[in-house]
Amino acid sequence: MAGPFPINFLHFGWIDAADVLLVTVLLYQLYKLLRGSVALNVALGLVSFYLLYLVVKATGMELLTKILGQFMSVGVLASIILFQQEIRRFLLNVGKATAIERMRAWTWGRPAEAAPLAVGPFVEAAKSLSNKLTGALICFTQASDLTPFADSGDRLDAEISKRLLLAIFNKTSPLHDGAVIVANGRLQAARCILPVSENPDVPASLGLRHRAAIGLSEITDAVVLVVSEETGAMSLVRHGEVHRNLPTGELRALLNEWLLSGPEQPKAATASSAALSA
Ligand SMILES: Nc1ncnc2c1ncn2[C@@H]1O[C@H](COP(=O)(O)OP(=O)(O)OP(=O)(O)O)[C@@H](O)[C@H]1O
Repeated sequence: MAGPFPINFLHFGWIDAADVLLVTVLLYQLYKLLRGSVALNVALGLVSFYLLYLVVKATGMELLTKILGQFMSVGVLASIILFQQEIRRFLLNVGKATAIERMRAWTWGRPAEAAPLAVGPFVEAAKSLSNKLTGALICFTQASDLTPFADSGDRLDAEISKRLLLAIFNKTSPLHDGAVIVANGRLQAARCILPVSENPDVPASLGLRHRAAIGLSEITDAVVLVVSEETGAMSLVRHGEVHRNLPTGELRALLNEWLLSGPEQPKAATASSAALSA
């Protein structure tokens, strides 16, 4: 059966068009996932090897074809090992932050019905922790489900209060290490482990705490509040962008704006907040 675009000896049907489209979408998603990380360079290296293999094979260089062929045959396995983290992130994205989740939210778990989160206790606690140079990491759930990260820590399911936040992040508290996750208007869990960003553009001045906040915001739409233990600086992280050294008023305003507006794309950083690259 002739397809919609018959090119002499080629039959390019609708299925082929869909095939090409899906591969394009898949490659784009892959690029988005790897962008900014060292894994992108590794992937480009592997693609270069594959292209070289195709050229060598086409020109009929038998010995080199055999050697590169051996390399290619273990390529899939090697890629799985090399890209372990990226594959995990990809699958997590597919399962947790795709249209399926949005559909679920629209059908039986509509977040719009939840009361807006009062940011006061978080801002007040952050200010107090900042004054005492006590580090903190607080993740606000948006559309992406943060349950897998909450499961890595200790479940709380506690009412939100400034005093409880101060108690958790107190340096002598057994819960102070790791992140607190907020979901459904409750402190869902503490001591949670977040994925650390591998973006080489993250300034060296930012420690692991900030890298963990960036890492989570790269693979989910969570908003993350960070208080630096070194400088006491309060920052907000969303979509992989850090808005650093926020004064209390701006922290409150941005939190209110982002948590009320939901999982939208970020607006440009405001004048006093420096984005990651600044
Ligand atoms: N992957 C992670 N997930 C959750 N929390 C983390 C993670 N990595 C680090 N942290 C938190 O950050 C704390 C220590 O990180 P680090 O010593 O690099 O911070 P820091 O030097 O104070 O840097 P920053 O300026 O980012 O606060 C840990 O005690 C832990 O609470």
